This record gives sequence, structure tokens and C-alpha cells, in this order.
Amino acid sequence: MQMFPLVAQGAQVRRRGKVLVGPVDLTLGGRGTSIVIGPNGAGKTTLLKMLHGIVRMNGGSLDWACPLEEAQKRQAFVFQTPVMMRRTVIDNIAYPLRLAGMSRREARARAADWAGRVGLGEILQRQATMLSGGERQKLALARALVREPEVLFLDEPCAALDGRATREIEEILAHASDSGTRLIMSTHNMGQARRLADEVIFVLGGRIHEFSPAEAFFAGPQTPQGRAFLNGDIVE
Ligand SMILES: Nc1ncnc2c1ncn2[C@@H]1O[C@H](COP(=O)(O)OP(=O)(O)OP(=O)(O)O)[C@@H](O)[C@H]1O
Repeated sequence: MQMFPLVAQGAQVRRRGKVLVGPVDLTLGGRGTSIVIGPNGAGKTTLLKMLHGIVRMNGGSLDWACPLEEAQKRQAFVFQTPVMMRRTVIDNIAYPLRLAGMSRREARARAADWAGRVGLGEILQRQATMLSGGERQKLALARALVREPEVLFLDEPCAALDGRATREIEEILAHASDSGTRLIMSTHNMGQARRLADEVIFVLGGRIHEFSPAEAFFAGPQTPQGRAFLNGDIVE
């Protein structure tokens, strides 16, 4: 069953009388990588969580092309600082499969396979809480990808990582994208945005200020704020 388009109409998130996001009108198609950019506090995280369905909306609508319950099963979210369970690497990755009812044997086999794909194949038995930042992020990716979601949301997955770890994560993401996983991801790193984006969602003040194909955006944003942001100027 088709999951896309995802259509938001007048979607809004308010907390304590303040609008954090919206109103947002947005239609996302089923292909490629959407990169969400914007200054600190613009609402990128809240927007991603709203689209994923884990923050309560206070207005408007958000509709997948398939029933919501179906859509929820087919998407995953990688947080900026993923939480590690006090278990081994392989058990952390196998966990979502176990939750979904898969046998221990099968879940561990798949987990070991995914650990290998993200470069954690040598440390399957290490306690996840002992991992470095880059390793944690790889584990979080494997744990999200192991269920083969059609859509993966990521909130600044490389924010705390050095260049090498960032490049490794980007390779995993590019591979997932090539394999057909729809990526919707925020980043502060404009180099990363240029490398990964098929389309850019520029968020300002909780609203979508620009939404364009990546090539067009990076060639020249349509708005003064978009241009300023791309230049590294302060945008408020
Ligand atoms: N649960 C909440 N209650 C009240 N305010 C919140 C809540 N969550 C976020 N905010 C506020 O909403 C605004 C948007 O936050 P959000 O984290 O979505 O922005 P962001 O663009 O991801 O920021 P950053 O780039 O700094 O991570 C901020 O001003 C933040 O302080």
C-alpha cells in the first residue's frame, strides 16, 4: 500500500500558548532525501517529531496515503542523542525485532547482519553504554534500519560527531537512500545538507520558509532569509 504522499494542512504545535511549529502546509512525495535546515530554535526537531507523529498537534491535519496504523509501523526515528539500553550491541539492535515478535535466533541473525553493515560487526558483544558517540549513532541507525522502515526520520544524527564518523554515517544514509528508504533529516551542517539533500525544507520561526529542490536552493534561495542563512549570517 502506498504510504506517500504525506500531506500536512495547517498543522500546528503549540505549547504554553506559544506556537512552536506551524501552521504548516506541506506535501512530501515518496522519493529521495529531504533535509530540514534552519537556525537554532526554528522548530526543526518539533517539525520532524510532528511529521513522525510523536508530538501532539494542536491544529490542522497530517495524513499519510495509507491508514495511520500502517504508516506508524513503516517509519522510524533516530534522535540526536540516542538512548542505549544496558545491553550488548547485538541485543540493542535485535530488540525492535523481538518487540515485533520475531524469534530470538532470527532477530540476532538479522541484528548481526545490520551491525556489520554499519561497521559494528567486530564489537557485537560490547555493552552499548560503553560505545563512543560515533558508534552509538551507528548503533541507533542499525536499530532503526533493522526493521526496514520505508521512512526514516533523523534529527541531527551527526551533531556531536567528528568528520570521520560523520562521513561514515553519511555513507550508511546514502546507501539506505539508494536502497529506497525515504529519509527526512535535520542538520546544521551545510556541507552535509548539500551532499545528501534531494530537497530542502528551510524552517524559520516554526514555519516552512522555503521548500525547494536541493539544486535550486543551493544555487540561490528564493528569500533574503534563505540567502542569509546559506551565507552563514545570523537569521532571526
Ligand atoms: N515541549 C516544549 N515546550 C515548550 N517549548 C518547547 C518544547 N519543545 C520545544 N520547545 C521550544 O520550541 C522551539 C523550537 O524547538 P526545536 O527543538 O523544535 O527547534 P530546532 O530548530 O530543532 O532547534 P535546534 O537547532 O536548536 O535543535 C524552541 O524555542 C524550544 O525552546
